Amino acid sequence: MRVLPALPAVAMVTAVGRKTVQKGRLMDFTSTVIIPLLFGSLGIFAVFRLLQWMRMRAYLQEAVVVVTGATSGLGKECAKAFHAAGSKLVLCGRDSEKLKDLVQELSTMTNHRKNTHKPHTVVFDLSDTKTVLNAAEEILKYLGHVDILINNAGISFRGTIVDTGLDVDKKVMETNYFGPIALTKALLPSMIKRRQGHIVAISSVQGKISIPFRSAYAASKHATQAFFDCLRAEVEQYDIDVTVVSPGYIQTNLSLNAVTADGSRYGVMDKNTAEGQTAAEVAQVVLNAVGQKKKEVLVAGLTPSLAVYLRNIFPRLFFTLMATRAKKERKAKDS
Ligand SMILES: NC(=O)C1=CN([C@@H]2O[C@H](COP(=O)(O)OP(=O)(O)OC[C@H]3O[C@@H](n4cnc5c(N)ncnc54)[C@H](OP(=O)(O)O)[C@@H]3O)[C@@H](O)[C@H]2O)C=CC1
Ligand SMILES: CCCCCCCCCCCCCCCC(=O)OCC(=O)COP(=O)(O)O
Repeated sequence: MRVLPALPAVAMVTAVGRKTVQKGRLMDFTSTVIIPLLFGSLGIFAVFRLLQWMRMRAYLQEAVVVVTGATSGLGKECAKAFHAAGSKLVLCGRDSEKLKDLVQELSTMTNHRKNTHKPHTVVFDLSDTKTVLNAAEEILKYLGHVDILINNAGISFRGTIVDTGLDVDKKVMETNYFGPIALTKALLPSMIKRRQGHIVAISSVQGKISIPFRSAYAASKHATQAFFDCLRAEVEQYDIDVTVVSPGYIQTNLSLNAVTADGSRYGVMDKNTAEGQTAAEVAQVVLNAVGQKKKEVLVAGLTPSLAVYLRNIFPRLFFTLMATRAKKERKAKDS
């Protein structure tokens, strides 16, 4: 009976002992299983990333890369990024003087660890299908094949649908959609024959959502997204990759060069464009996306990214926001 009062104390000591044993076992388990597993996984991940990086570098080094719209903005920065990675560039544009200046600029970019190449230049207008086809022929004749085609060139648009002539819609579609798909189709058979190639389409957040007063531009970018999504599915069987890049605002001349309802140049540097990401940053994303053979990338700030989700998850709310935006912009213009 005297033992009874001592029981809780014994139980407590036993529980403490059991807890200590459990804690000890847990520590043993942590030090013998969890920590090695964690470090092992981190090590494997680091090796995997390193191998991925090395494979990407090898892929870009010596690759024949065609960049359209290389005379300015994102195209120019892509040219610099791929040149620095050791790719053999074909720089495309409408202005041969600007292309020559770029070749000169690239020649001053030295990379002691990389073998860099003097780019080839091709002058053509994407809105003229004949010149596009001639350019593709010239590229294949001169370089034999194309590894990576970056369909970057494009123009934007500002205007109300009701005031815009069909010729303006056609001009934007010719430049942003028919030109790039003509070039792609012209180079595709040679890629299929080699069972190797990578086609990149620089689309836009506006290939996923439509905002008011950008009808022709948003339509051309939606068409781009759709075409290259179809292409990706069709050419995977030939080991050809397709990457669609959808940037938000980038600090380039895009808004300055935009066409308006009557076909004239908009000539305004928009606030959103001026405050966007730098073209060099986006070019680096393009380079990595190509190196990692990504199927698509959205490169945008928080609001445009949220807008894409909102459009898909709560379309009615998105449409209301766009209608409000349209009314506000119209009022601001009228006043
Ligand atoms: N800036 C932005 O905010 C965003 C841009 N984008 C996309 O990025 C891409 C590059 O535009 P960005 O660098 O911003 O704009 P820029 O105006 O700086 O560059 C556009 C390039 O396209 C070329 N181009 C235009 N029309 C034609 C044509 N008919 N034939 C051949 N080349 C042509 C221009 O050549 P030229 O020098 O002769 O005019 C120029 O090199 C475009 O597809 C654009 O839609 C996507 C999302 C956002
Ligand atoms: C839950 C909160 C949701 C917040 C979302 C609200 C929606 C607000 C609308 C935002 C519109 C973003 C548009 C982005 C457009 C864009 O990034 O376009 C890139 C371009 O191609 C630029 O070309 P442009 O000629 O239009 O300058």
